Amino acid sequence: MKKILILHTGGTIAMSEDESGAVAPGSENPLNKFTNPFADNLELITEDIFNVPSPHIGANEMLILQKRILAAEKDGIDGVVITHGTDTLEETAYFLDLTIPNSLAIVITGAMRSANEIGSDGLHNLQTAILTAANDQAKNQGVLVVMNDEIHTARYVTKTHTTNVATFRTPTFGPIGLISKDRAHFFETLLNHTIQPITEVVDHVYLLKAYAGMDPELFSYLDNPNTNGVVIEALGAGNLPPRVLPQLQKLLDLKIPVVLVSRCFNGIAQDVYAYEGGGVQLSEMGVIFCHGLNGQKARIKLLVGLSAGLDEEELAHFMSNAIS
Ligand SMILES: NC(=O)C[C@H](N)C(=O)O
Repeated sequence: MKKILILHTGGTIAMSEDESGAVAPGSENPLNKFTNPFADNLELITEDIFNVPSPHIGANEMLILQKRILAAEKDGIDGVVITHGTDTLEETAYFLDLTIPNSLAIVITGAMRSANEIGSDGLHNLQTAILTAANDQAKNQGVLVVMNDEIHTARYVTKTHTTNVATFRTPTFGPIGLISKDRAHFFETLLNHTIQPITEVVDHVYLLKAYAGMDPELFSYLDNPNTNGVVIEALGAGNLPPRVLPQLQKLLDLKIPVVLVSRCFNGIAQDVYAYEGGGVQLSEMGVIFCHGLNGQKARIKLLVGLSAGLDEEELAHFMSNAIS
């Protein structure tokens, strides 16, 4: 019989609505009402590792989860299901994806409606996440995100809607599988990538978003020896307003890695434009182009690369190669 470890971390899936419609964690976790529908085939082991909304989760909590999963693998667990708030779910999923070897199935899920709301999606998502984690094809796919009967990769999925149950989407590539009435179906496989087996995490890794007429003063806080790295969500194919270039140069002079992604929802940042502030100039200045990730995911990747102690060249390679 396969053993599936369920790690609850909190989020809307573990919350309820009061008479006024406000949603918050209660004295009892509603997920504890879940009874194993697959008792003939699967042993479920459940732990409340945290019970927090996902905006309270940061790299330290992600590292605790990573260590728990690595220990579970040694204990012969076949698959892990994590329940998590949806706001930062994609960041935790990608952190685990980058830091845990692929041998065991790891699936993260959550809910958009709390336990006592009409049409609550929590228990359904939990059940389908368990079905997915128990499927042999879930192994070697990296960490998976299962929500609303779709299977997405941690690498490319993102939360796209504030309230809709169909919020998790993979913009450029689409989901890699679906859940039907009683099973998970996979129709794509993921290219494997290098894992960074980190045991601690660095802090002071920042994310900035570019905008028309971006104010250079934003960079002045970053210009200090504590800053370990910066990701910028740049304009279009990967361009910045010329007025921020002197401040950007200061960060690069301090040898702070600066990684660029696009603020566009779809596509890949590239050094295409040769005008002032265009990608060609940014690339010549030493900005690292990160291909195909969104800003929050690129920040997690940079944090992992820095935590692994990669040197300048290794970090540039790690950040710029989509499958490294
Ligand atoms: N749907 C959710 O889970 C949102 C909630 N604010 C959280 O991330 O904890």
